[in-house]
Amino acid sequence: MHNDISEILFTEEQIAGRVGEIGAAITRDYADAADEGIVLISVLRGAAIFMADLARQIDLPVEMDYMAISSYGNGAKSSGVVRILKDLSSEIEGRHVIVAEDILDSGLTLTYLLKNLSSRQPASIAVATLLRKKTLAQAKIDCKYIGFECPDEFIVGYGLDFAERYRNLPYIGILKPEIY
Ligand SMILES: O=P(O)(O)OC[C@H]1O[C@H](OP(=O)(O)OP(=O)(O)O)[C@H](O)[C@@H]1O
Ligand SMILES: Nc1nc2[nH]cnc2c(=O)[nH]1
Ligand SMILES: [Mg+2]
Repeated sequence: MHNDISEILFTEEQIAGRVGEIGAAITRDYADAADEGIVLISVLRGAAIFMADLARQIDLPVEMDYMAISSYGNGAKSSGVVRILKDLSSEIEGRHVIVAEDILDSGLTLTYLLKNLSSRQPASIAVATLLRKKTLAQAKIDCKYIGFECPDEFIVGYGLDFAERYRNLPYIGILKPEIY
C-alpha cells in the first residue's frame, strides 16, 4: 500500500467486481434502447478510468464522449464554482445518455451537469457513479447506478486525485490527513 494512504476502502478486485455488475445491469436495462443510441459521458478527469472499465462491461453498442468540468482545482474542498473546460464533441438530442462519475460528494458537479445536459433534449439521462458519499446535499440527486457508498473522508485512487496525484492507484483509499 502507498505510504500516503491510511486505509484501503475498495481493492482492485472489489472495484472490478462492482463495475462488472453495473455493466451487466446497464446491458439489461438498455437492451431495447439501442435504436436511439446510448452515449456514455464521462466527466474528466477523475471518471475517465471508471468509464473506460465500465464501457467494456456493457454488451451493447455505446458511444463515448467527454466533458471537462472542474470545481476542486488542486485542493481537497470544492470551490463552489463549476466551470466547463471542455464540451461534448457530439450532439445528444434524442440519445440515451448515461453519465459516468467517479464520486458524488457535495453534488455540485452533477447538479450542474444534469441541468446542462437535460437542456439538450436527450431521450433519457441516467447517472452511474462509482462512489457516493452519504451527505445531505447530494441526497436529492437521483443515481440509477451506485458502485459503493463511502465514508465522508478525502479519498484517492482509481481516477481520484489530490493535486493530480494518486489517480493511477489501482485501489481506492483514504488519504492521510497530514498530506492535504
Ligand atoms: O459532488 P462534488 O462535490 O461536486 O464532487 C465530485 C467531483 O469532484 C471531482 O472532480 P474535480 O472537480 O476534482 O476534477 P477532476 O475529476 O479533474 O479531479 C470528482 O471527479 C467529481 O467530478
Ligand atoms: N480525490 C477526491 N476528489 C473528490 N472530489 C469530491 N470528493 C472527493 C474526494 O473525496 N476525493
Ligand atoms: Mg479532483
